[in-house]
Amino acid sequence: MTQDTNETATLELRDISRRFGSRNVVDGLSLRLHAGQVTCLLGPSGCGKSTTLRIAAGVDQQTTGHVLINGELVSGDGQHLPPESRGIGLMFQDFALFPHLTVAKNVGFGIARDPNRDVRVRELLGKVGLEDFGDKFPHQLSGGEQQRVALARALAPRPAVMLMDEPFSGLDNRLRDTVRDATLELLKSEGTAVLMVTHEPEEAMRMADQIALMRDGRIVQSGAPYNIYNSPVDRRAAAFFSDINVINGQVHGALTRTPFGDFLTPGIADGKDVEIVIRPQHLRIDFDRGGRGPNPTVEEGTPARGVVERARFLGHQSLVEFAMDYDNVRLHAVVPGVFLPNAGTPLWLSVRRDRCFVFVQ
Ligand SMILES: Nc1ncnc2c1ncn2[C@@H]1O[C@H](COP(=O)(O)OP(=O)(O)OP(=O)(O)O)[C@@H](O)[C@H]1O
Repeated sequence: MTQDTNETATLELRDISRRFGSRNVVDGLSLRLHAGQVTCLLGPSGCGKSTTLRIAAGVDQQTTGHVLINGELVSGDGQHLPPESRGIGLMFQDFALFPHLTVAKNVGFGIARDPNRDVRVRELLGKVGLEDFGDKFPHQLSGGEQQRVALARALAPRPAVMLMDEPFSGLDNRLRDTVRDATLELLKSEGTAVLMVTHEPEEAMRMADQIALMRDGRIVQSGAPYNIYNSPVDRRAAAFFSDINVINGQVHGALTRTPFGDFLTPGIADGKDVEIVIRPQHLRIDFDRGGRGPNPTVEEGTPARGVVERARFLGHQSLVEFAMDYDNVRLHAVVPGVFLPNAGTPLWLSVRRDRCFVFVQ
């Protein structure tokens, strides 16, 4: 976590489990959210993200554990406040607006008795770039505009916590990036604590201050996107964010042999099998000069020779697949721009040691 854990969290999930039948679909999950911070629950389908969000919202109830908002218990120990009494905003994939109400009335719906309602509605419509849309009806709006109205409506009562489940998945790709950016800007300007569910790593990296990576009902790693991407806890965490290369090896005397020379693998017992994981974009390609490659360096170890098996053009980058000279290892590299060597071309690969992850199997 990036924040001081002594500070009262805006939303705290404390050791939450949710059992369906004999299975814990959420299993001892704890999470703390702070004002102005966007946390993404990220993970594969079925890992328990939506169930966690529903428990935070109060539309589902945990089997064990506690939910606190601003330090106050809202669910647990026999208590269970309904969603409307929790001071939360909700936004789901299906963000249905009221079709018979104008945009302004939709946004003002949750603050009907607020004397400053009209000012607040105007302020929010301005913030989502729809100041002239107040008198329109939902069916006169595009999908992206409707999404922005739904966001304004959810934020109108100034909820301490905003809970969002795949809020952009109904939008087409072209719209999604702009709507995401506008949403993020608005959430930040309102200072709300946000918990957002997504199964898309790129979306989480784009939106989150903190990513909580889930698997089988548990958070396996949480932290800033940069840290999660660059220091994954295991091979599966690394593979969730990009395609990866895996080199299998065995530790002998604190060293593991690889195509790139011996890797220092201290602290791992002799004879242990390890996986060395390299992201394809971290492999550097050099030309073969009469059977020789670049010189070894401390940073990168020994370059490894391989022969191109296949090269594919992917638009803004190319994917080159290699059969390495070493031990039938196959590696693939992603290089920016158009670089499409012919099959059979010998080339040299290097990788910075600090870009490689070593995991005990
Ligand atoms: N009411 C229920 N009764 C029984 N099983 C349920 C119920 N709700 C969810 N589940 C199961 O719990 C697991 C977690 O579901 P959940 O919707 O939380 O996953 P998710 O990570 O949000 O997945 P997705 O990204 O596909 O929405 C799934 O296997 C699902 O089938």
